[in-house]
Amino acid sequence: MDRTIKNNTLYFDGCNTVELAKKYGTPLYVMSETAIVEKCKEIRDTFLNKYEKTRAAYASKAFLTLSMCKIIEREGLCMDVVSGGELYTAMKADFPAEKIEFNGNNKSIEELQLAIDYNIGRIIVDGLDELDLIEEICKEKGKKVNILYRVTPGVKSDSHDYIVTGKKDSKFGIPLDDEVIFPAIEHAIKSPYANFMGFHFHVGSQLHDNESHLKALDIVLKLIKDTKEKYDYATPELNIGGGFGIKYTEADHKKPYAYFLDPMMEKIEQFSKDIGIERPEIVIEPGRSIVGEAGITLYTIGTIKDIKGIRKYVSVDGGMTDNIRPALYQAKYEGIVANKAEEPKTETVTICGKCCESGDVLIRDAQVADVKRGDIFAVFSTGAYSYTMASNYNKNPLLATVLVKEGKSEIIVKRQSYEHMIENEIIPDSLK
Ligand SMILES: Cc1ncc(COP(=O)(O)O)c(C=O)c1O
Ligand SMILES: N[C@@H](CCCC[NH3+])C(=O)O
Repeated sequence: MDRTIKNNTLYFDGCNTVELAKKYGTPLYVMSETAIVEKCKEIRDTFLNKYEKTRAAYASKAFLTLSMCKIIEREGLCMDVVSGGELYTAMKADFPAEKIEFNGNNKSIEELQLAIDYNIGRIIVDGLDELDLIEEICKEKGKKVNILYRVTPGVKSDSHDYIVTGKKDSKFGIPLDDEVIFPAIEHAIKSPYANFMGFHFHVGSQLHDNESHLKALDIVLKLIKDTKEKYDYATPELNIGGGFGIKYTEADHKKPYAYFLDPMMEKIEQFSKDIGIERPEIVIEPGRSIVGEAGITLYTIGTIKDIKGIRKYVSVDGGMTDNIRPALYQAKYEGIVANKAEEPKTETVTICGKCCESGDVLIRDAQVADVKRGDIFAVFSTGAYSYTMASNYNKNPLLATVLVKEGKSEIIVKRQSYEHMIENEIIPDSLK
């Protein structure tokens, strides 16, 4: 367990969190290298090493820094990027190009050019005209790229509406209507500029049930069969996305990777035998499940407002700018007063941020020890989609990030300064 309690204090991956807050300041993201490595090991042990012809591409949108690229490379995973910026970060960390896969529903020409110039491993084509753009670029550059089609299998998944992606009414993926998908497949098979590797689907995020993965798989396996029958073309790869849920609160019953992947692999093996094709290489794209529980955020408690008989608001020095998820998805978190970790939780309070928004609430009705100004509050499971979704709202600077491992800490992202925040701003002559 990366979180332990000693001498009334919360420790994370062997580091005293109160000391971390003192040394690096708050608010502060703290990422446990041990926890990230353990998740990568689970993926290797229960998927990559268990089944041959498999890859895992870390969905870097969950948490991406240069150091994270180094960890992912060292742990033997590939990388999924969804923008020129994510691709650039991977390139700057010398992440091997052939291990990069590029997703996204509206890649720009410049982003596609960057990807093709860097000779990345796969482009996941997400819309009908994207292959035309890729072909134009490849023609000009005399290149050929590996592509997959992201399809929308039309299944619903049990998560917040903003993070489900596999239903038909979605901006992501190519719909599976015959008159749409088959001409697209024919185009890809015949393209002189693309190696058509197969299909990709991703049903949604933060899932604790394998039902939608399995339903989507059935639909896409049928597409593989149709492609084989219609064009005598066996697609060599299948990307089944990510979406594996984590534990934010006691209410989340998270499952191991094997719970999702074993039944899917069994289905795919059987299907391949049945239709007489070599089993395609299977790719997964986990993001949140690798980093989510590996991160905590440390805050200093400031103003406390007790509205008798109504609610006690405990304000921290960060909020929706460093974690938008409660405001955006009504996401639930748990936390603890890090310097009073063994004290009885006698109070019910609402932990809120410092932004000028009533919705800037991190945890509603948290059970906490008797809190005072200056205490350190730790919010758990903030490793995914906090840092990467942060903003400068109210001109709050972006946080520093510290990587911890077995009692040692190293800064991997410096705190943004006020000066850094305005460095791209210009006062035109007309206003001087
Ligand atoms: C295409 C694709 N792959 C992978 C992911 C990663 O999902 P998660 O972080 O839930 O594993 C997402 C995000 O939901 C996605 O859209
Ligand atoms: N940003 C989302 C997940 C990403 C969905 C991407 N398709 C979250 O914080 O839960």
